[in-house]
Amino acid sequence: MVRRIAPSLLAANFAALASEVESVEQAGADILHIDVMDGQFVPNITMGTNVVSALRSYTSSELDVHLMVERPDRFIEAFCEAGADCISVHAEASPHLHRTLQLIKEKKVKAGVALNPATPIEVIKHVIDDIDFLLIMTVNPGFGGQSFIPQMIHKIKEARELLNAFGKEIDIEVDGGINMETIEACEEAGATLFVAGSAVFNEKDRAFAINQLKGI
Ligand SMILES: O=C(CO)[C@H](O)[C@H](O)COP(=O)(O)O
Repeated sequence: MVRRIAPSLLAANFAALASEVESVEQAGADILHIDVMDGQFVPNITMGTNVVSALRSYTSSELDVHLMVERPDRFIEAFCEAGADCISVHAEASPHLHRTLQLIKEKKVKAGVALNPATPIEVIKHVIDDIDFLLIMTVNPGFGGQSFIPQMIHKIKEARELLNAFGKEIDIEVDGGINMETIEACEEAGATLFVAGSAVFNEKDRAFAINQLKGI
């Protein structure tokens, strides 16, 4: 199966966001990954609902919003209204994860749980029927361009085994340090959706970069 690639706009040139989006769409991007950071949950501040709504009126691509924010409940409605198609929230950032997921699902938006590298996979066990996808961070969240953490391969395998045991055929999205050196091992371990920032946006020929990542 051809791998699905979600370019992370964090690595785009923000001064030319519309043309950056167009360039990766033309190059074969499957989904657009939008990293929202609050300067609290992670030590960086990026974009908010205004960027999502601006992109929503610009593109029909699926918008995959990754909320790296404390107490994400406060922002779910606003991101849904802005036009997110998928929203992932960090298990570590939400004291009432089940409630947070319900808030997303009530809006008919796909709900995902994101896990930091050190967070055990078991935290999704009791919300497993409430998620549409799982996002495994393969770097510590906050910045693009970091190196893939090799121990995450085993974690992806464990996650796929857990999902299989519950009969859940959902995407495992991997995020951080995904490139030609790491993507195959992630896929073999059970990942199905691949976020790539630097490996796409730092390349001049983005179609070539995306095709290589897809393995075509
Ligand atoms: O969520 C993120 C950082 O928190 C980014 O999406 C991720 O790091 C992708 O960037 P790169 O492919 O350059 O590692």
